[in-house]
Amino acid sequence: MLQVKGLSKNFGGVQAVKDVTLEVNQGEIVGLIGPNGAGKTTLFNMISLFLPSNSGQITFLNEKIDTATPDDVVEKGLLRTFQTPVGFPKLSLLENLMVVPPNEGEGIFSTFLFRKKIIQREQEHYEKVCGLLRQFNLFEKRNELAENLSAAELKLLELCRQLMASPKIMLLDEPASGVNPVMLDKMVQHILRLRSEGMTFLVIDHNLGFIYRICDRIYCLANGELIASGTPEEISNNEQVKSVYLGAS
Ligand SMILES: Nc1ncnc2c1ncn2[C@@H]1O[C@H](COP(=O)(O)OP(=O)(O)OP(=O)(O)O)[C@@H](O)[C@H]1O
Repeated sequence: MLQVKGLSKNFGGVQAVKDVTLEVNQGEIVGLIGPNGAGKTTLFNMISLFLPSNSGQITFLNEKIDTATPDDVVEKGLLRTFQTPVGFPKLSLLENLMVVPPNEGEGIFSTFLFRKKIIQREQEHYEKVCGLLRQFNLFEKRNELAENLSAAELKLLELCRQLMASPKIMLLDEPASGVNPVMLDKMVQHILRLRSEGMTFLVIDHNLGFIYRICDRIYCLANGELIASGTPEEISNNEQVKSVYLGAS
């Protein structure tokens, strides 16, 4: 579904990502781990087209997307979350999810010309929002301001926001950070449920226990380079991974 081939990125003298090749197949949950500064976020930023690469290719659904814009890839179904959830803190959960992307919505004339159609579309949108809030156990809080949510609930709201755009693959940037153990179990269940419904994931996280629980395969980066890939069992037993990531030798 997603192929990255020979991707590199320099920031001045710093080579943040060096010749990285990886792939994510339909229906997989793939992890991306590595110590601080390994290049994980830079790689995510390039895959989601927030950052141009210096060399390499990105293919999504058999189409090269290297020269696309972030909006183009969202439209194709590639969405990402951020370490710090974005969204609108001063709006309620319902309002956060009712906000439509810039390529949707209606102009002033179409509001008069296609009134019935627009009302119907808004109703469908509202039902989708309520359905998602129920799935993620946030419905009771639908009228709360987003700024009053816990860190874990904010991560769930961020997932809902991305799901509103009906993604085919989701790139999750540290979904477990700041999430307490009880909520982490719920996060695991939500991700596994979404996968059972057909979603594909590429996930960065520093919480290895979480990564091992949810991932089918894992890539490990260090100093911008891929140093290992394999199943959770293979990665957890890999000596090179232990030495760079866990500081053991
Ligand atoms: N905009 C930038 N300008 C200059 N250097 C950068 C920039 N972004 C990242 N870097 C450098 O690139 C390297 C990789 O950083 P990156 O944030 O991708 O690592 P990471 O694996 O995501 O780290 P962390 O787990 O701490 O978030 C680091 O040396 C970082 O200092």
